Amino acid sequence: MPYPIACETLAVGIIAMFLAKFMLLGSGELGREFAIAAKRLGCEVVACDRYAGAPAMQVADACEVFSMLDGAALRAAVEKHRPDHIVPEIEAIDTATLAALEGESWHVVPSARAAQLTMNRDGIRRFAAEELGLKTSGYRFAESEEEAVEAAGVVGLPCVIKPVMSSSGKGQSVARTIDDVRTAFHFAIEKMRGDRPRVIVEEFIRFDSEITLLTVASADGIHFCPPIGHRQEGGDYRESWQPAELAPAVLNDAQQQAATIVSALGGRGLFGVEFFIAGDRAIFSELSPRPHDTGMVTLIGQSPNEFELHLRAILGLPVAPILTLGPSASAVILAERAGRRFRFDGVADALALGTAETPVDLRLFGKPETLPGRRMGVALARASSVEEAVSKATKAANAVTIADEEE
Ligand SMILES: Nc1ncnc2c1ncn2[C@@H]1O[C@H](COP(=O)(O)OP(=O)(O)OP(=O)(O)O)[C@@H](O)[C@H]1O
Ligand SMILES: NCC(=O)N[C@@H]1O[C@H](COP(=O)([O-])[O-])[C@@H](O)[C@H]1O
Ligand SMILES: [Mg+2]
Repeated sequence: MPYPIACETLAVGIIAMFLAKFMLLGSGELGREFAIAAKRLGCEVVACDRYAGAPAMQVADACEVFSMLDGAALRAAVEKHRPDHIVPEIEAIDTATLAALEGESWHVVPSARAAQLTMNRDGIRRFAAEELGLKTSGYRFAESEEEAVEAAGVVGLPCVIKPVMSSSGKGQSVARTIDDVRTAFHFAIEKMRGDRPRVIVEEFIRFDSEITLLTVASADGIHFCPPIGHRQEGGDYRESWQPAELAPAVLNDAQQQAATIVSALGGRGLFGVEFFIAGDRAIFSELSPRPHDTGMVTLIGQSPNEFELHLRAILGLPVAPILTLGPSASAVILAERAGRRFRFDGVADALALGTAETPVDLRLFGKPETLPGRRMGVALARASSVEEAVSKATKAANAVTIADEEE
């Protein structure tokens, strides 16, 4: 419902009419695109993150800086801004506070339970495999080096070891020997987010490809976007493309599994459901109850894009038809070193790769600091085939370099 609100960022005395007020918990590149979509539909956005100047804060109406794991600060921000919708944007959030807020009738997207289950790999994996019977890799959990060795004995070598609380591949490694398992356990604990020293030890899947199936739970039921293929290095994505080529029976299987888990989690919004494709099997890996990084390809390949779909689903607005604009790809632009004074070179060269038939675009996220391997931007391309789109996007991403600025 529209309502009048005096906005601090507008001139004194002006009353704006907002469609709804969102609070983003996490304000990175994904939150920034969501905030842009929300602003385009006349919504108000409060962006929260652990550091000032985060990407979504630059396009929001207001911002708050605190750790999303600080429950008291989270509650204070909610009570101060009184959002209609609280939208988790990262995994590591004090979900006990989210659950308490939901109990007091605040709306958490898609639900506090979905945020709680997906924040920890043990939560979502046990829910998917043990409660819903989805196909997953073999797995065990471990809280000590010895337990990790024992777990590897059960799931077999090689295995993949990840902190239960982490994302974008942080703390993740593949162990090929028992010595590796010991090293991988300590690496995972060192890099984990949150305060639970626990890892998942997963059977290594020799997959043919992997996909993200963007699945929208909307007022009129479940909708699927064309599957997105992606390539990962060190647990973090490098290129994604849409549509991924899949046998109809495998796509249908993945869609059934995605519909099962999204319906069981409940709530409205867009989910990124990840699968490994091995032969004719779609093996469930994990799920984000929010837009997915590999889904940034929809910024050029699809309308509405994944951020607009999340927004529309939350607001109970129509999400279909979902138009596909042509074979598309995204490729990431990563920083090499840590720094606070830097500039992007080669932007003109990257954009010059675009033609009328094969448009090329960039998103530079505006993160205030570089770190080794930190994603600072993404190149987008559309072409007559996904191969050509990936090649164009990769060339555009490589054309952009991050140079140190003189002090
Ligand atoms: N059991 C496995 N077998 C083979 N490869 C795996 C396995 N688990 C993970 N990987 C590889 O590592 C990538 C990242 O794993 P996963 O999605 O679990 O990590 P993440 O930290 O949650 O990443 P993100 O937050 O980007 O989704 C996968 O996309 C896949 O390429
Ligand atoms: N796979 C999850 C993912 O892509 N999350 C995105 O990365 C940001 C954190 O970036 P940072 O670590 O560079 O601050 C998050 O805020 C979100 O937008
Ligand atoms: Mg993943």
